[in-house]
Amino acid sequence: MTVKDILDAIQSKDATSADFAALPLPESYRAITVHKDETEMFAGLQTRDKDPRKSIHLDEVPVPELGPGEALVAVMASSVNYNSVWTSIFEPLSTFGFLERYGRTNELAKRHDLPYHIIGSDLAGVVLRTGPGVNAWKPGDEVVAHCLSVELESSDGHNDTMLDPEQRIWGFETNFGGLAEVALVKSNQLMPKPGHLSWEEAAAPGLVNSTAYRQLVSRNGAGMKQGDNVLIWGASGGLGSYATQFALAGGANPICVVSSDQKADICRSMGAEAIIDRSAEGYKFWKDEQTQDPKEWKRFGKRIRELTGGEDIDIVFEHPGRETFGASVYVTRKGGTITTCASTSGYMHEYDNRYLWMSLKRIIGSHFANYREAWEANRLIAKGKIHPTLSKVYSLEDTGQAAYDVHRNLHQGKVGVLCLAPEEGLGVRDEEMRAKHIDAINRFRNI
Ligand SMILES: C/C=C/C(=O)SCCNC(=O)CCNC(=O)[C@H](O)C(C)(C)COP(=O)(O)OP(=O)(O)OC[C@H]1O[C@@H](n2cnc3c(N)ncnc32)[C@H](O)[C@@H]1OP(=O)(O)O
Ligand SMILES: NC(=O)C1=CN([C@@H]2O[C@H](COP(=O)(O)OP(=O)(O)OC[C@H]3O[C@@H](n4cnc5c(N)ncnc54)[C@H](OP(=O)(O)O)[C@@H]3O)[C@@H](O)[C@H]2O)C=CC1
Repeated sequence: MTVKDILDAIQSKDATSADFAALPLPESYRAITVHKDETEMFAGLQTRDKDPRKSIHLDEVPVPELGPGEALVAVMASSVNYNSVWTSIFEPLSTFGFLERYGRTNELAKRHDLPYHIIGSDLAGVVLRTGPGVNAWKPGDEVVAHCLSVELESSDGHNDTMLDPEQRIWGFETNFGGLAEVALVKSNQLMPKPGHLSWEEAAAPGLVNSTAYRQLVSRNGAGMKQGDNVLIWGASGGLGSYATQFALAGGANPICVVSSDQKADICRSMGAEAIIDRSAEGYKFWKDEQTQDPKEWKRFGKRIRELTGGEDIDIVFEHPGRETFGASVYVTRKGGTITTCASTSGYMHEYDNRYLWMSLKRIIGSHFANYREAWEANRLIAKGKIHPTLSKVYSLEDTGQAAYDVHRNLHQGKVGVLCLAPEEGLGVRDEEMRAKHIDAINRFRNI
């Protein structure tokens, strides 16, 4: 039995759940990995010069043992997230430390502590096997998976599963991720694949869409409301392209920050009107490595007021971090919210606290999404309210190049990866709904 037989079953129109259940599992499969004995390979290099093409490997690996409450999924497509970039450059720390720590928690978790890390935190595919105790899913189900892995044994996480002390991001802090032909997930990560999307389109939104949903829309994040002015950094990027859609769909007013004409055009085509090209306008929030320039914060704030008719920002959707955080705090209105989920340009932030406390602003830390938020974010995709922002699609072999593109900010929206899917465009089950949304689905393609 090989993965080829699995693919044949998926592509045959008449394979039943029983047929999938009867398929023997392959012994091994192809997976994108980083290697534990290479974690020092970029020592001494600047972040920018660490090249994911050198650390990312395509290996043949054994199929992991399936545990209770888990599922093995045949992965048709996945996508590149920035967390895979972090893993591949071993920053801010090597993810093997996470696997070792997880491995120490119990016998079954030991499976994750291996000399290779199979990365990737998105997938669209077909359930192959479910472990004991799984009733909601069966072999043959077409699914996407969100990336929240929790144990739920502590009451800390019972109200909001992101607060579980054993909260991990699948494919980043666990092994057996989605950039592979087969993946191992907890069955409660599974959600129905939206029928109007191809495999690669369905695999694109998961992580970033759920994160943007919690960070911006959910009451656990900024709790955006109609009419809010929302400043969105990287508005055509992975997170930003969903934040922009949520702002527009929710009756808010996105102020989109991008770094090129082309990206400005993409934001316009999504329906945004207020756009700031940070490259063309040349903002330099830092005079040097240690000193910020409040005059530049003010120039940025003035530009925002021009675009909003004199209003300031209700919510900043933050993720660039050190480079922009001082400006983000400054341009927020009295009582407004800065919600942050990342620090791409550096995690030691500096801002003038007088502008925070005197103007009663709030900073909210946000990370991925709880089970329910991830489900609701996927539901919005399935209903055609929010659309994938897939631009380019790579083969599994070229994942290193795909991660390089994301690391060097050469991409738009989301970058997809075909795993078992032999070509793009497969897996669509609802052509009628697709036809209704085809322009929005293709908005980011091949640009
Ligand atoms: C969905 C996608 C998301 C993304 O893309 S996010 C971007 C990518 N992710 C990242 O960049 C994050 C990577 N992760 C990290 O950098 C680290 O992961 C953290 C900095 C978040 C945490 O580091 P750690 O080493 O796990 O935590 P500690 O708190 O520094 O060390 C743990 C030890 O410190 C003890 N401790 C914790 N809190 C306290 C306290 N308040 N007072 C005293 N001790 C404390 C613990 O118990 C434990 O101890 P013991 O090592 O002995 O087990
Ligand atoms: N905590 C969580 O749950 C999550 C955290 N993340 C983290 O969020 C960050 C962004 O992820 P994602 O959106 O997928 O990445 P992308 O690279 O797809 O998009 C980020 C965008 O931010 C803009 N940007 C990058 N650097 C700067 C800078 N120095 N100043 C201003 N703008 C900048 C760029 O847009 P432009 O050049 O057009 O301005 C870029 O396109 C990553 O660090 C990632 O790890 C992501 C998802 C979930």
